[in-house]
Amino acid sequence: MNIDELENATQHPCLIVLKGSVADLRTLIRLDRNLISIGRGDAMDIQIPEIAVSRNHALLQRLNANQFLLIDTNSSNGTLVNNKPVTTVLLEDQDVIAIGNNLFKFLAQNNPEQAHYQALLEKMHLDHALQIYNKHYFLTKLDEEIVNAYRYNHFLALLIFDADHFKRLNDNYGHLAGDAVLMHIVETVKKRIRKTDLFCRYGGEEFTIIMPHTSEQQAFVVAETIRSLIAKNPVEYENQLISVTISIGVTALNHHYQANNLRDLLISQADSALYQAKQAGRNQVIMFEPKLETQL
Ligand SMILES: Nc1nc2c(ncn2[C@@H]2O[C@H](COP(=O)(O)OP(=O)(O)OP(=O)(O)O)[C@@H](O)[C@H]2O)c(=O)[nH]1
Repeated sequence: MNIDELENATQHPCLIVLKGSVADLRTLIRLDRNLISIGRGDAMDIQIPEIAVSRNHALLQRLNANQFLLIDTNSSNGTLVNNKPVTTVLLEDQDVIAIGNNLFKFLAQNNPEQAHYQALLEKMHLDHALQIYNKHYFLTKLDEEIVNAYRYNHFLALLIFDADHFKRLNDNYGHLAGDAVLMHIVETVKKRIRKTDLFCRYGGEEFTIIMPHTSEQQAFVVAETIRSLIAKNPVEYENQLISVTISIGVTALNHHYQANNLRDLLISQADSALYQAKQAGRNQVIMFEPKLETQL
């Protein structure tokens, strides 16, 4: 879900995750499709990794823009709505659905509570100073995108970049100038990436971009464009022009890898490439190559 999707979230009924294994993943789940499957299985739309939940537990079927049927698909432990076991039920605004140890609240299209949850969600996921996603959301989404890329055999690229000599820049021009430079970097990047890319602040002056459906070669081209735009466009701050450059590490998911923690692997690969870019003199893009690991 990107920021635009979050803004549109009130136009659909939704499920609020009140409690459970998916709570950390997506607090507000938009019901914007005709059929939405719920269960433990890998291919489920709402996947609940919990043993008390059947692989194929339940189904939400849209009847019209604001009405959904909840159908229990012969689950082992059943589905409850407002504490009563159900097989098929027409959901009403504010109904509470229990599946395994998870509780969801169904909110109809125009329920004002949606805006409240949406605001909470934005707070949880955004870096307030720069108005891009924060590290917590980055880690959550990277896990999710890796699962999607594997399931549908899609490309997935990851960029990590960092402002060069930023300590010196702060020392020379002051922290407020440094903040303005970070905002300039963010604005430049936002104009060059796709809506489906996920741009996050990883920490301080370090950023990440998750690029679904993007090969490492394509990601390299985007990274190079961003690097060059930032290098060529100094920031105007209080009648001074401040030049800044960035170094970028690029990597992509290798579908042959079976590592347990692919998320950490991808991050460490992009980090190694970024480190190489710094070592090689900064203001450059380096693509991760396995042999880089042995040089570190
Ligand atoms: N102005 C400003 N500075 C920040 C912010 N976040 C981190 N910094 C500063 O960024 C600097 C990062 O310094 P280092 O990690 O030493 O890296 P660097 O000076 O950029 O050097 P290289 O990364 O090796 O090119 C530190 O001085 C931080 O205080 C921020 O939000 N605003």
